[in-house]
Amino acid sequence: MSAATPALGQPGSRPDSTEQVGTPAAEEVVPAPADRREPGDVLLEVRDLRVSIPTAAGPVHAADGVTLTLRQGEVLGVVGETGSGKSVTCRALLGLRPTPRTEVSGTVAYPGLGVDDITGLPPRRLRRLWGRHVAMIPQNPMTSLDPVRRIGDQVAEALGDTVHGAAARRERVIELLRQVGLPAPERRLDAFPHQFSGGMLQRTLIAIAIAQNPAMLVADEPTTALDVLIQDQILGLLLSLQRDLGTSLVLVSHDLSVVSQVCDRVAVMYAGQVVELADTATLLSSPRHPYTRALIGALPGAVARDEPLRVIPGAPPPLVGLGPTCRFAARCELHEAACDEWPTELLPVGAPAGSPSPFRPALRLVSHQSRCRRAPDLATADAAPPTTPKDQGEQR
Ligand SMILES: Nc1ncnc2c1ncn2[C@@H]1O[C@H](COP(=O)(O)OP(=O)(O)OP(=O)(O)O)[C@@H](O)[C@H]1O
Repeated sequence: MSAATPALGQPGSRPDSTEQVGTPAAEEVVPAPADRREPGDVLLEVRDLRVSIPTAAGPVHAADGVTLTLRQGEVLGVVGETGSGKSVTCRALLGLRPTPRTEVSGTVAYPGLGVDDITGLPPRRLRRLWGRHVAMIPQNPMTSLDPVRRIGDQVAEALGDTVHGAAARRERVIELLRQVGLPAPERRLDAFPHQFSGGMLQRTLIAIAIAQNPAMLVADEPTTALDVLIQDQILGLLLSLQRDLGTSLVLVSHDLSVVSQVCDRVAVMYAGQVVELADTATLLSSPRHPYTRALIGALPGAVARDEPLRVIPGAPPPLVGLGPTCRFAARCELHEAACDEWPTELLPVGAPAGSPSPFRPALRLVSHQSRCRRAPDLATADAAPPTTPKDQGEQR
């Protein structure tokens, strides 16, 4: 987002990549009221999402056939190395595209809100969804607020028409700022962004995102720009708000240890594709894609204290002109010649569809899925999980 761009979630927000082309869909975005949410119902359904960004080197396929669902009240982690397509994919969930000429296909629908496919909708229609029903917490709090407008005004704008009357709006802004842990919020209303620390700015952006109690929050690396101590506080805040408000959360991170501590399910992305999708405990204890195994092996807890951290050798391929076969092949320990003939597809492995979440029994989860041809061969015992989310319930 640019320096003068309000965070997505405000009715008037215009993030730098929201300008869209395409034919407006016939239907209006008229979501159902938030109080009709039922925990465990499908909120978001993404089918074969493809996002191609035209560049001089050819179209960059930043999302290439992404299919996933998000339940009401669920926390889904999206994890992968830099450039794997996490941000582009997650922004597409809100109808955002990186450039006006970017092509988007597939469907992104919100059955839980009564909203059909949003991929063809222009910003003026998407704006009815933003803030009220879905909101985004951006990567960099330092550049996401308008530097010349007071904090109180920016949070008040995010209320839209949900609160009427100057006094009531002021009260609600104070309440929101208190809810996100800003000390003495009544004294902060007249402050400008440059008077806030990074952590305070991120708290403000979270207040803006939750102002209308949306059904879904997308948090794109919400702690990356902050120092380590503050990172934990912000993550803890996000999760306690998610739990208290019953919001669904998509948490984007390159850090599997962060994601594995707080998410119900994890989608692992590699080179524009989801290569593995599973509930967190299953993913950590029996990963069925060699890339996931490599990510787990690279976690700090996977090696003894005096050993150097493991890295995944090689680098992801550029996302231009890739074929249908495995994109991880060049870096894969288990690669064999037959993999080069096998078009990959995200297929069920392991537990049957509908396994209950170990952390939230109300959530019926889709099956464990992997794109690896050798998924059935990956012995569970090979992958000793370096961390377990056993304390997840208490942490949240
Ligand atoms: N505006 C753009 N123009 C051209 N290519 C782009 C643009 N935005 C993103 N890309 C490309 O799309 C691919 C996916 O980018 P994306 O930002 O989604 O990755 P990511 O996994 O979120 O990475 P990071 O963790 O670094 O944010 C990358 O190859 C990136 O270079």
